Amino acid sequence: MTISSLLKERVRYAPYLSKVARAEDLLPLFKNGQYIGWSGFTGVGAPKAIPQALANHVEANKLQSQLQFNLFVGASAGPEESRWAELDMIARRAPHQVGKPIARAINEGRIQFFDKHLSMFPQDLTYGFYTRNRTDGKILDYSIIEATAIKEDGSIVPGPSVGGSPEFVSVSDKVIIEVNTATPSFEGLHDIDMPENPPYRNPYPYTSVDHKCGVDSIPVDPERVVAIVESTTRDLVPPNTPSDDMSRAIGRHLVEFFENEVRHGRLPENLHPLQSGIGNIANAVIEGLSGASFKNLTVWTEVLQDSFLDLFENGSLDYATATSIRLTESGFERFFDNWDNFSKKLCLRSQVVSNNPEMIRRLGVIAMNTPVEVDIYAHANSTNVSGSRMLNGLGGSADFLRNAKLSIMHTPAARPTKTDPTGISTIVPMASHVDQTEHDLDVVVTDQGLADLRGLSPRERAREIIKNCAHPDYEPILLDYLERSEHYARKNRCLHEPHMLQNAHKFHLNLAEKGTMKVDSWD
Ligand SMILES: CC(=O)SCCNC(=O)CCNC(=O)[C@H](O)C(C)(C)COP(=O)(O)OP(=O)(O)OC[C@H]1O[C@@H](n2cnc3c(N)ncnc32)[C@H](O)[C@@H]1OP(=O)(O)O
Repeated sequence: MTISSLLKERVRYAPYLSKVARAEDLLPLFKNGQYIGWSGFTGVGAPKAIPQALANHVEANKLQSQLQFNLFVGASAGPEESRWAELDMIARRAPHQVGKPIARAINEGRIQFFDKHLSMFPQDLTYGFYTRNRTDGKILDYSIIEATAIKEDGSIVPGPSVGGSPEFVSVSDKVIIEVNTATPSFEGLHDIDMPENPPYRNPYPYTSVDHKCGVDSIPVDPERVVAIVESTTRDLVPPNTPSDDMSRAIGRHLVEFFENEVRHGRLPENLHPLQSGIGNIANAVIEGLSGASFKNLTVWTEVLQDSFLDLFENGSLDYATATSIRLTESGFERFFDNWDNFSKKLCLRSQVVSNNPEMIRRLGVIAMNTPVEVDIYAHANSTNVSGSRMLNGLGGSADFLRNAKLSIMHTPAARPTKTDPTGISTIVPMASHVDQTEHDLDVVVTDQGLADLRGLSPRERAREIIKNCAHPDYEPILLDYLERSEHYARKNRCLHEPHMLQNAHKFHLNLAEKGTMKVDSWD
């Protein structure tokens, strides 16, 4: 087949040119029940051509739920995985996904989804934990990895994310590389550590965010590469919701908190390396920081969103490292227009390193993530609405929040329902599902204010959270719950973390029955 000049330019290992194929030609390789790894993390850097060709094939031949895969991606992939979900092509999925079709399929029980800390997922896969029922000794049948270039030794230069690709490649029977010629090459931006298994694993040597010690591409045995496919579709990240009064208020409270920490000598003037989670709130909080007076900031995180570009551009951010740069179309344009500047200040690592607990603790990272809800004692739910409905997954939130120097959760105090503009309180009596525990969180912040929980007992914490963070519509209801719980607990000598178990989830029950968490009475 004819090979485009762009593809020839990007593939610098000549033997691969004889393996160039069209995505459609590879369809016979894929069989029902296979275990597949995709590159990609938070919607960028995932393969596109082969997943689309497979989806077209399933749709055209009405193979829905007959051609299904066990699909592993470092975190969420792009719109292709939504299409796979709609066509019932995913039997099993881990560890983090985003998009209504895939969440719907999980919540309808059509996809067996499991959630694992992002730092642990790739290594557990390499241990064979998730494929222990296979009888052929294989782990992954195929990895489909998007590259933006191939080096002279056949190694893969990823695009805007590294994610779990190094581990996927290392345990894949066969590898297919999609070379994306529509996106500029990201060569020079990566610092990759290849997997090393315990008990003789060396410590990651990084002692600052800009420290680089890995390789700049993913090594692969060329014998295992069965095809090279040109991909001409760019990543498409939807625009972020602009910040509003609510998210700006959260940002303001956090900036005040950081300034106070600096004044008291608990943080240096340039703070500590920052981690910021995914989503609209996280994006807006970083936007808030860009308006503050902090200089020489550094970032050790998993995902960089558009707002980090502002920090770079106004000179407050010295260096950022992540496993993914999830930029919108205009963000990528800004990024490539200033490539010379940004590329010196940025490095992409694998997710086992960006989310590594030892690194997060060593660097004293300040972690900031958005929960679904937090309870009065500071247990947080990041994943399951009303204890059952999966949103996106745990992601790296617990990797960071368990190990950070300062563990912060930021959230609106209330969210709207169809019938009540403040129908959901994000502060609840008892979390309906727990991802982060009271032992992990230092600070909870909402648009209403900030609760500094360090060193407080559970009952002190509860008052701090209710007083500072709860929406005024819920503050009296939560205080009433706490006081009644204390009353019962005092009698029964269980005052450490008092609850009325029969009412602990009454907010959630009320929401299901009446469309609001505003409980009228506890009896
Ligand atoms: C890849 C990574 O791991 S990044 C590192 C951090 N990762 C995580 O923290 C993973 C878990 N967190 C998340 O998935 C997100 O932060 C979320 C979903 C909790 C919040 O996301 P945001 O974009 O900031 O908030 P947003 O207000 O847009 O909420 C997203 C959706 O969740 C829904 N949601 C959030 N909280 C609740 C709640 N308490 N009850 C009902 N629905 C809720 C919202 O209604 C919204 O639904 P919609 O898309 O249908 O409108």
